[in-house]
Amino acid sequence: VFLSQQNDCHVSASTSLATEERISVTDGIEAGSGTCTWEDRHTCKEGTTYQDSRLFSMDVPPSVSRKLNSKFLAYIEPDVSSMYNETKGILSPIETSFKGVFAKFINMSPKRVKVDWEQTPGGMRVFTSLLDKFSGGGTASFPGHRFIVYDEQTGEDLLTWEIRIGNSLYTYDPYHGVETLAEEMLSETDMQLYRLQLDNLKFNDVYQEFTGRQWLALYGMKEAPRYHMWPADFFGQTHVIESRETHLLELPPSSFAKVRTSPYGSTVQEREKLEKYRDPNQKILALNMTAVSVIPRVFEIPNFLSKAEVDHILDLASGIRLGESTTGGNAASSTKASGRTSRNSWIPRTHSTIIDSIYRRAADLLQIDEALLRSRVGNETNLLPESKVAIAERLQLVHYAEGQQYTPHHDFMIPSLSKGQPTRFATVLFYLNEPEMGGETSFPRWLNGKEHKILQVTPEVGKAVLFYNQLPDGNYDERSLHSAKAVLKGEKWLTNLWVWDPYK
Ligand SMILES: O=C(O)CCC(=O)C(=O)O
Ligand SMILES: [Fe+2]
Repeated sequence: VFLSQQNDCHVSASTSLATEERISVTDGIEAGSGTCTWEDRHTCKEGTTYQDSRLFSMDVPPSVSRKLNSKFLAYIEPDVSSMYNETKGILSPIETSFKGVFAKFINMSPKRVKVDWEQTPGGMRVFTSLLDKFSGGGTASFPGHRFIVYDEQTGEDLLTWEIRIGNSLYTYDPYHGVETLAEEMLSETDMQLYRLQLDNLKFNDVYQEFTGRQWLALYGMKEAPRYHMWPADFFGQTHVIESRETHLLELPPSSFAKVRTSPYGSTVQEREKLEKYRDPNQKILALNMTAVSVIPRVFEIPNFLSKAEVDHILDLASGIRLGESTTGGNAASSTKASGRTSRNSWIPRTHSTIIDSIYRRAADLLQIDEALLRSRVGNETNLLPESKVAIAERLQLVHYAEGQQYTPHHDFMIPSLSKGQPTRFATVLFYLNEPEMGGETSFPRWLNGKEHKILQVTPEVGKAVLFYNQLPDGNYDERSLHSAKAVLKGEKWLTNLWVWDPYK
């Protein structure tokens, strides 16, 4: 049966976050009455919805929640033994020797400040972020790294942060958390922003105590992801995903393959024309997705793209001039990527019916309505009333020559104070070739119970990798840190898709 988003009970209405107590934390997992499991999602009792099994109800004291909800569904990492289907307590969590952290910078002053990375004490300074008043920013960093905060206008140095193991939160607060002091100095609107950040830090204390992780998002503004997240309960867990977008076996003539589709997706006629190039032996495409990591959630999907589809993208690549890669980011933090030596370009979904078809298959993979991955007309779907803009980016096409790499980074960014706090939610990588040596995608902060090595995923033609940059509770996943290892021999071609939450 083709899984369609509209009919499924797993579509989580997480907009009313934690308004009711649905789960209680006892010794183990006690599913609340309003929930059903992923396996039973098609037969959920009336009035129940699928909810991630790792969400637990956390009390937020009134001093922190102010007028917001006093209940929060927090993500708790599974026990490592359960990641191997072993009895609880047999294995203990192993961290790799990689000590990099995400450093979130928080400006709790009414001035715009800049942040420089100081390469050596007193030495070269490299600009990293511009922080608006009462706003955040951030970057992947290492313990011992030093960052200098300075006044944007006067250039006066204000503070130095030294990154410490296990700490991701770095604040510049001229009022030292004393509300009465801030009240004397700030206007009423600025005071509201100051309180927002102050409450967020207090929320972090509660969250960290409850989950063992720091809260990198913004409490009261960032809610749980509204889109489906596949469970990864144990290594090797598989999900079979069915898609009507079967493999193209043969490439249509280039005149046809070049026809652009509209921003609203391909037409029925355009799609019909593609049918005769598809694999006649596939009625439905069954994609086998396997969990290769539980923390963070990383999945491999072999043969996601057919050879013909890979060729279509590579053909395209030969006609595009790739530019020097930059890291994405909000205007405030966008810089030329120092850790990134690859070259890249962008392919819009409208490029061809074939690319449109790949987006539809990706929508099935993610269990997100394909209409959300493009512009929409009228009320085509009621899932995202706030916006008609695609939640997916154009495909990023990346080329790594021998020696090139992309050092460890996160795909999420700290949003400005904008409503809904949109940022990247899921990343799907598609490998287009196989370097002779090197070029693996690595996850150096994964947690497991058996090995000290970092997780490495080897490129294979047509294979896709899905990972989430956010946790089921809306926090950013620090452990989604990843890198492209240097290509040691040969070259590497990759394309990837980024999907945002809650909108872009
Ligand atoms: O090339 C890879 O394996 C990963 C690429 C990546 O992480 C990115 O482009 O953000
Ligand atoms: Fe990335």
